[in-house]
Amino acid sequence: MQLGSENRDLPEKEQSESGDGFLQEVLEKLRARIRQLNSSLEEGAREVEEMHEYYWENYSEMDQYGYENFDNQQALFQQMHANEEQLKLKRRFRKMLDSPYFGRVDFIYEGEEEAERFYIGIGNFSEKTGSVPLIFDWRAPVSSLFYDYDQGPASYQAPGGEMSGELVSRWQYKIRGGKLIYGFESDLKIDDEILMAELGAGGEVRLKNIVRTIQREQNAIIRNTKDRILVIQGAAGSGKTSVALHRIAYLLYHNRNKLKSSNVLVLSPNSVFSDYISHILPELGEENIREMSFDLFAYRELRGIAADCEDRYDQIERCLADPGEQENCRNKQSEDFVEALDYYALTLEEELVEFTDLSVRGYSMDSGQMIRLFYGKFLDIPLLSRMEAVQERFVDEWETLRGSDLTEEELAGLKEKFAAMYETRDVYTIYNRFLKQQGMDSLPDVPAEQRKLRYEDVYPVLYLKYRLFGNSGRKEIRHLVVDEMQDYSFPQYTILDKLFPCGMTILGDKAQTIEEQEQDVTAFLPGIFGKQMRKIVMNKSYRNTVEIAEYANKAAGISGIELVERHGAPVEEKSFSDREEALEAALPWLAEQENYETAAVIAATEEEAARAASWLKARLGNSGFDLENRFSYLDRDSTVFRKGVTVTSFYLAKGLEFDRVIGIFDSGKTDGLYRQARYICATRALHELHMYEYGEKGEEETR
Ligand SMILES: Nc1ncnc2c1ncn2[C@@H]1O[C@H](COP(=O)(O)OP(=O)(O)OP(=O)(O)O)[C@@H](O)[C@H]1O
Repeated sequence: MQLGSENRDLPEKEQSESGDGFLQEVLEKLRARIRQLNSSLEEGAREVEEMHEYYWENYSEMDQYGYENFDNQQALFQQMHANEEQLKLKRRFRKMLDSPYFGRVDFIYEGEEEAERFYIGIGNFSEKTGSVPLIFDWRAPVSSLFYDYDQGPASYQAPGGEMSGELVSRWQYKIRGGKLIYGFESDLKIDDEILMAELGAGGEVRLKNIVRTIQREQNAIIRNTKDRILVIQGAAGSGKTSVALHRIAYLLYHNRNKLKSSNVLVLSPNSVFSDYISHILPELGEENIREMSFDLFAYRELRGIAADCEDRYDQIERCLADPGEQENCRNKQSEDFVEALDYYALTLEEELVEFTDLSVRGYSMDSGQMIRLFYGKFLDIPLLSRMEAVQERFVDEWETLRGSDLTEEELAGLKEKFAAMYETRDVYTIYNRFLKQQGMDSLPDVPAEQRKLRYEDVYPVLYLKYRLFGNSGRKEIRHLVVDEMQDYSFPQYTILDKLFPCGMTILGDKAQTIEEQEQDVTAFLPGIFGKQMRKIVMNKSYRNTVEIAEYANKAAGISGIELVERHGAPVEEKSFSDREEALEAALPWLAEQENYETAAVIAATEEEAARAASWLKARLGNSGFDLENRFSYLDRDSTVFRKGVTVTSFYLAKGLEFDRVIGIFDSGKTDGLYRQARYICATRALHELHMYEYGEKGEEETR
């Protein structure tokens, strides 16, 4: 069977039952709905214009209390909202004109005799609002039959309970430009071929949506609403990011009233990655969710404690240059370190405060009273915010007794006196004392404007700040997505737990840790999140050809990964005497642009990537390569992912994928972190991988 073939090549039965008649009917009805929407949008725009006109003509005569003005504004907002909703609907229907559905299930409900047909597409479509859908959204309850069952007994969870019956047949369609390319009654073999065709297809630059071929184990994650915190440990290329985004689309669809896209936040590793995934939710008919770099958030929160913080990427570069650095970094991210910090914070309860009697215009509070409040009634308030509560109590009592308010100056003076009962409120100083107590190197004792925190100190200091001052939490966020979970540390998760008391999808791969030792965060996450967390392992890898996946797993000593039987060229491994020679060998692979949509040259460090980029740019430029549109050097400040050639370091290539990858590494550098670099580089390749080494082999290799 040729999946890419035109309709005329299909076997007779499949063509006749492929729904072509239905397709024409749906297309006609879609066009009619779009026409209706167009006229109601025009009407809506006219209404808004008239409301504006009415306002400007009459606003001087509106009632003095503003009621009429308020009513007008409300009506205007409602109309604008209605217009916006219709516009969204129109966009969806236009998209559906291209490909209205991709699947179908014929299902006999228990107790019935005739099968009902359900066509499944990117969104719901019915002839009129409120009438039975002709096409069901892939997220609708009945659509789960398509992903979860083959012919035979089947059931799905409807809002009113479980619906059981028999799945009589299941169909897969490919429709493009409103034309049926194929329609097959599917079975496991056909499903596999369709998946293979999807995986083997080129032409996509950024991450694809996978609605047509969501696999059973992926569907279980996407549709999981039971567990508050879902942690997915998935092999490289197992579809973690894809699944997380489809899960968000699913949650948005099913909790329309409670969850808006603005309530969902993704912690993303960098701006290029955000760009790389940014089209998926709009493609699935949802608005884009918010994204944030945890590091930028932390740096903002630490303003006032330190003027600057080291970038995560500088820390990686430091560890690449000196592997010994990793030990120190790791210690400060450990559970033991946070426990010690917690214990230290407890000892501060006694050490940091000295109470003195206070009086203002004849009213006084003695230290005994303060101590009772401080260590009694207000004990739950974090230490460095607690004195404010005592102060407020003082002010309340004073004002109640006197029946008047304290003056601004008196309040300011009082605030100063209460604050002075702390020996210090400077978190940097307190953290430094802690480091000394632990026998660790302390931070430079300099004023706030000259302080720069090393990356490994950023989150312990932020943790200490929240421990001592408290934090207000991010209540507006109702679902948090953490991608590349292995790159977040124990203190970071402890902070996330405090900031986001909401649902979470946490995903990553311990094998892709940017450290010489792999970090399995799932070992400590249950200790932080408790019983509401569920861990799921995804061991099937979809991205790479068998040749590439086997090469990468062997080099990294990884076993037990299930692969999709998709084959390609063998991995090309070569050694060169120097970097230029290796780059020279890479040139022809980059020059033949017709054979790839995206290609990457990946190095270990930022400096190596920058040097490779300028060398390649000069050489490709000389041969007439379209540098402006098809060549990018990605560094930490880059914001967009583009087609063509990308040159970058392994840690910025994380999460991305390319048709063709050329890894260029110094053969003398083979320790832990460099091994990780090679693994991450190799697993970025979809179809073709070239691993080039240059220079003398390192001592351990030549011995
Ligand atoms: N069910 C599926 N159908 C089609 N393609 C899929 C499916 N699942 C995953 N893929 C493809 O596999 C590739 C890897 O997916 P994705 O980037 O989501 O994986 P990942 O686990 O986040 O990878 P990594 O951790 O290595 O960055 C993508 O090209 C994606 O489209």
